[in-house]
This record gives sequence, C-alpha cells and structure tokens, in this order.
Amino acid sequence: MNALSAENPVARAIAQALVEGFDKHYRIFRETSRRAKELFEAAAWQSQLDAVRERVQFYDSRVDETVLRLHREFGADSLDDATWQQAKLRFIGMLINHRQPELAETFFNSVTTKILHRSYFNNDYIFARPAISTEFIESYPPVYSSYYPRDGGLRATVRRIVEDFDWQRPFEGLDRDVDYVLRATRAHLGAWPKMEVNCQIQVLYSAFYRNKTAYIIGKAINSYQEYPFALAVRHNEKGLLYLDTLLLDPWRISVLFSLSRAYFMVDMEVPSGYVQFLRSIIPSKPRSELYTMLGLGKQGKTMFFRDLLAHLRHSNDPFIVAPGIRGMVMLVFTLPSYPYVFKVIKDVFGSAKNTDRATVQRKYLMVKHVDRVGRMADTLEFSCAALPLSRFHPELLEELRRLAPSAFEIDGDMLVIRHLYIERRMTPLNLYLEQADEAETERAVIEYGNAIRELASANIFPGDMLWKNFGITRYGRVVFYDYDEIEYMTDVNFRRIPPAPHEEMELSGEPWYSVGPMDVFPEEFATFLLGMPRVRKAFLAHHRELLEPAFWQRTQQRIRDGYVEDFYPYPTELRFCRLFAEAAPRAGSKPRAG
Ligand SMILES: Nc1ncnc2c1ncn2[C@@H]1O[C@H](COP(=O)(O)OP(=O)(O)OP(=O)(O)O)[C@@H](O)[C@H]1O
Repeated sequence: MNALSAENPVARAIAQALVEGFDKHYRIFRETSRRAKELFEAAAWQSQLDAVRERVQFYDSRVDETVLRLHREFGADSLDDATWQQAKLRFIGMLINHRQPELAETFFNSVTTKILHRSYFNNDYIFARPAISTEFIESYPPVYSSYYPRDGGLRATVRRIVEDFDWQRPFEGLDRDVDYVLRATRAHLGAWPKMEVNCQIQVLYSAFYRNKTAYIIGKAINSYQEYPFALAVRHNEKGLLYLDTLLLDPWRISVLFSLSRAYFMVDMEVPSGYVQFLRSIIPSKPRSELYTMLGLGKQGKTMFFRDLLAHLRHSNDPFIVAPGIRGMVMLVFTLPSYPYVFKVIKDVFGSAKNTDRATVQRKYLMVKHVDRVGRMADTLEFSCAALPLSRFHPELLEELRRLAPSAFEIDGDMLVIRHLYIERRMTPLNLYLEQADEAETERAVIEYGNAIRELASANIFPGDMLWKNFGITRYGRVVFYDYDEIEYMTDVNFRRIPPAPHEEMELSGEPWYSVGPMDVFPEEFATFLLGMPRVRKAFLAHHRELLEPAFWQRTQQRIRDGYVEDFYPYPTELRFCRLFAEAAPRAGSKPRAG
C-alpha cells in the first residue's frame, strides 16, 4: 500500500510536532543572530561573544524537547514502519513554502535518528538526501539588494550601500572612507572598466558580525565579469564607525570563512540564499563549511557527511593512520584523497595523560564556545558514523581493535564509529619543521609564537605546546588542534621557578618546590620546545618573552580587566590606515595580522 494512500492522523501530528520543534529552534536562533547588530552598535563585545556561545546550545535543546514530545504524545518507541514513512511524507508536504526547508529536514533527521534504529537511516524514513529544493526561495527582506551605479555614480552608490545598513552610530568620515574604497578598487582593477548596461552591485542584506567587526559582503557585476568584495566596518577609539579595509581577492574573502575562526552572526530569513550567494563568490568553499560558519553547524555536518559518502563512491583509497607522531589520547586517521582527519578517543590513554574521556569531550566542546581567532581548528562531532569497512586499511583496523575497541562496532559491511571528531587536515608542524629550510623555519616559528600569543589573548592556554600539536595550513598559517589539555588562561597559575635552596638540589634534578595542579612554569618550555638549533634561534629571536611568566601574567591581567583583543582576519598591510599614508594610525588598534 502506498504510504500516503490512507490518512494516518498520528503521522500527520508527528510531522506537525517536528515542524513546530524546528520553527521554535529557528525563531530563537534568528533572534540571537539579529541581536548582533544592536550589540555591534552598542560595542557590547563581551555580550557578542556570549551570544555566539549560547547559540551553539539551542539546537540540541530543541531536539531533546521534540524527542520527548514524540515519546510522550505518540509513544514514539512503538510506532509501525508505515507511520514513520508517512510522517516523512507529511513533513515534506508541510515544507512546500518553508523558508528554511533544508534545515527543517536536518532537524527531522536529528530527532528521528534518536528514536529509530540505524537500519532505518535511509531515504524511506529520514532525509538521506534533500527532498525540497532551496533554489529561488523568495523572502522579505530579500537575500541581497541590488544597486545600479550607472544611475547615481559609483561614489554615491558605495556611500548608499554603507548607509543602508542603518547603523545607529555615526561614521568618523564616511566620505574619506568611500574614497579609500574607490582607490583600493581602482588599484586592484588597474583601470576602471566601462560600466555596461547590466552594471550592478549586489549586497547581502544582513551584515556579517564577528568580534568587533561587521562585514558587508557582496559582488559587483559588469557585463560577464563578477567582482566579489568584503568591506570591514569597525569602531575607532572614540566609538565612531569607519571602514577598515576592502577585500577583493576571493581567496582572502574565503579566509574570513576559515573554520578556525568563530562563527558569524547573520540575520537570515533564507539561509540557503546566503550560502548560494557566498558560493558564487568563493566557489572553493564547500557549502557544508559555509553553513557551519553561519552558525548552522548541524546543517554543516549533514552536508559534510553527504559529501564524504559521495566522495567514497568516487574514490578507492583506504583510510589509514594519519602521518606524524601517534597521539596518546586520540587515534587519528585520514583518507589521503580527502582533506580531513578523523579522531577517535582511545580506550586507554598514554601513561603521561592524567585525564578521562568526559574531560576530553568537554575540552573539545569548549573550543566551540570560545573565539577560535583563526588559531584553533573547528571539529565536527559525530555519533554513530557508519563508514565502509572495506575501506579501512588492515593496519588501521588493527590499531582500532587494539587501542579503541569500545569506540566502534562492525555491522555488516559498515564500521560504525560511536563517537568521532572530524577536522581539516594540516601538515603537523613537527613534520614541517623537519623538512623546512632556514627561512621556512623562521616563518613557521614566528607563526607558531603568534598563534600562542593570540590564543592567550583569547583566554586559551594550549596546555601542551609541543610542535606536533600544531598544524600548518596551505596558506602557511599555524593552527592548534590538540585540545585535551587546554585551559582558560584565567584558570592557570603562571609561576617563576623558585630559586633552589642550595646548588646540589638544583643539580639533583629533583624538584625543590611543590607544584599545584594548575601551576605552569613558562621557563620550562625551552626544554621541550627548543631542541633543534635553527628552531631555537628563530624562537629566541622572535618569541623569547613566551618563556617568561611576566608575559603570561600580563596577558591574564588584560583578560581579567575585560579587554577584548582585536583580531584581524586580514593582513595589517591591507588596512586603509596602512594603505593610505595620510590616514592617521588608530589608537587601540595595534597591528596583529591574522
Ligand atoms: N588536523 C590535523 N591534520 C593533520 N594531522 C593531524 C591533525 N590532527 C591530528 N593530527 C595527527 O595526529 C596526531 C595526534 O593528534 P592529537 O594531537 O589530536 O592527539 P592526542 O592524542 O591529543 O595527542 P597528545 O598525545 O599530544 O595529547 C598529531 O600529532 C598529528 O600527527
């Protein structure tokens, strides 16, 4: 019998409850994202960080609430297959005019996979692939506004674009800044092209808020050419707004969306429209990552896994143990043809590790809550991820059996991993430094020290600062990825090593002072970091102060005083105050390239 042929009131009511659960989620998500504009206007930086943190938790709360409702009202455990199948079809019917259908489908999956057995995880019961098209969904406000510079001239158009954001705070000198925008564009293009009849500038309706910056994102279209741009708006030391830079290279715009940064706050009625627009200007960013960066992590995960399964169908290399020094806590593997690593928490940790599974998971979650300032890789967390058994290299299978037997089960031809983190693959810094020449070493060591300084300013102490816990990206950026020992800076007690009471004691190698659990002695870092002479030379030349307790205590004090540091996800040289000599340098905006 066709699942829809007979009306099933329970299926309809379940579908209705699922739509209501999702709509409640998105309403709260959107209210929080919308508040970002007010917080930006009020310069309420700490509240902005808090809002990003709170937003991460909304989704799971709504899913749990809906699961409970389905159990209470419909005895979800004991429903027959036909009812579930019909619930999905009814749900599709209810999404016909929905503005976030892809997110609602994912919500449906999140709820039903908590109730149904894994054998139901196919397109008959859940959304193994999307059902509703996200193309051309209309909304008010629209996804983007179009401006036609042929009507009023480019200068007036740029000014209007900025003014239309209606920020309730005056600009320091908008005419001057518009002039910088035109000069920077002119320098980028070489010469102004003739404005063709279709010449227009499309601007995403909501600004993108993160930390202390709002980004205006759009593209200019002229004839068949498209020119993407991102314009950064910030507060100066007097609290007046100014345009800080204009990014015109797609790869630089793409760096804004790097997973090692905090998620944006964007007020979106139709998120798929934002993602499609962004894809048109940075096609190299997977849609999954764009959803994640817009704060829609579950959608990002769903799409990531669909992409991975599609890739597995189009490749045949095996999952292997990741190159580098094996972790004491994590078993890390990778698929060479796919740029990610997969991390499983081991059953038993190396003897030097005084931690447990729950603590490790808590630390990984902590990373989602803080500003990752471009220095910590984001992780996607999966439960019960099923991957084809035949693709696991025997050596990796053997390691899984030996080191993490409770972390997986074999179900037919699938290997189901109970708990898995996935993150972008980088070159482990220890491997990179082994191969690097002197100049490359110096660059990487400078980056490494900057990463540690920036993490510290963002209230993160990495705990284990060994080179192997950092990776280097294809853009040469050093990013931290081993979170099992991270702490808030403000929880750590940075101490100087007390002088030995007499010389023999110092030589004996035995400690002559007691050490508390949160005590850290920066002077000791040199022993385990600076073994290689060329690394030592570069480190001492650029980052010697990291070996001093005073540096760490000072940074701690700034955090305690409530100072939220500036982080720029673009090079200092591209800031207008640096590009245009006559622009006065701004106090309180110390250069720290990102
Ligand atoms: N994102 C990544 N890209 C490339 N390689 C990685 C990545 N994450 C981890 N690795 C590799 O896996 C190894 C172990 O990873 P990780 O440091 O996360 O595990 P761990 O068990 O926490 O380590 P430790 O013993 O230092 O605590 C790293 O040394 C590195 O070689």
